[in-house]
Amino acid sequence: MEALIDLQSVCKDYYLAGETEGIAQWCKQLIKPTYVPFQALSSIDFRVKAGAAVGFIGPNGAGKSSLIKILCGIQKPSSGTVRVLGFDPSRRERAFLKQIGVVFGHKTSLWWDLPVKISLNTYKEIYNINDDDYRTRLVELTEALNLSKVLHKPVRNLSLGERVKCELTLNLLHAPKLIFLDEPTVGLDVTSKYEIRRYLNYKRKEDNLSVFLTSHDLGDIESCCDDAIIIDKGKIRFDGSMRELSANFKANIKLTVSTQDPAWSERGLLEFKEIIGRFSNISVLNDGAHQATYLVPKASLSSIFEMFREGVYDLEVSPVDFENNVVNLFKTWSGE
Ligand SMILES: Nc1ncnc2c1ncn2[C@@H]1O[C@H](COP(=O)(O)OP(=O)(O)OP(=O)(O)O)[C@@H](O)[C@H]1O
Repeated sequence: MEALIDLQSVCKDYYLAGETEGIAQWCKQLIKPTYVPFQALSSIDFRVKAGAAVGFIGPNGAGKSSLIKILCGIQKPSSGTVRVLGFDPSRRERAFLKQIGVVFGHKTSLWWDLPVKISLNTYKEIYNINDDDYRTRLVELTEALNLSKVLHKPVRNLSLGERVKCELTLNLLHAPKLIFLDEPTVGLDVTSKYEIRRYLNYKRKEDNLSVFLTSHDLGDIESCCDDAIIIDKGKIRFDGSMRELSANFKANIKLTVSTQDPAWSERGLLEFKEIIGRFSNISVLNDGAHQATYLVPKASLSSIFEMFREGVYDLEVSPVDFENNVVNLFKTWSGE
């Protein structure tokens, strides 16, 4: 069976104007510009199957938006082959565009000065959605995302959360097979995030909607995705299931340290921090004056316990949450 998304050796180079120093160089650059290539994506390979929900994770500047733009045909790769739903996205064929939805959390496709409903009605015509489907889907989306009071307001008057939910509505009205979401919940309150996550999960179950989601809020990925792809500096570092990723993380635990004697608290903790600083494989999660938290490989735990006097410190061991594990991965890679 053909994969929903199939990428082979995809690279993306951007060309940046050469740096100039002084007015002479600046004038020269103006007349005869020179460009320096910068590789944002380096030989990306992966496949995604139909019905999957993939969380695309990476630090700032890792290449996530560049890849999403390639996948939905907004920009072309410099080399490599891209197939999405069997199409070459860069050709922007109508049959391809009718099967995808694209939401960029910090951009809008809605008409800024007009009521939301006008944009939705226009999309209905563009996508040739029949009256019954349009009505049914709109009622469902409006109820699920709590939008009944906002459809008649001009977009410029909407709150951020309302706008993003309207954006999602717009991109689901034509019942796409695959939706790309680039930072859909950035700046949203917990309720709006919850509504979006819940609706995406519902659509996955109900209509086998495939989801390709990038978010710095790892709660979105944990709530909606079965698979994860991690990218760093334009290279894929992990491609597998969320279960495999979490299994990798089980090798670490969280160690919370405080001193038992409040009078000695700060000095005692400083002593602890100084000693634990000698372990190279331990990351600091929280460096408080009265309590510190570390991410520690389980294998190092016993040597840590041996080094500290019993009865002086409170050492609490607990599982590390997903977000702290991912932060730790990024930290490790940034040091490579
Ligand atoms: N049009 C462009 N011209 C030059 N460089 C670009 C262009 N677009 C992106 N880049 C660079 O490519 C790299 C990847 O950018 P991209 O926007 O894909 O990252 P990202 O992972 O989406 O980051 P963020 O999480 O901050 O949104 C960055 O270093 C960025 O500066």
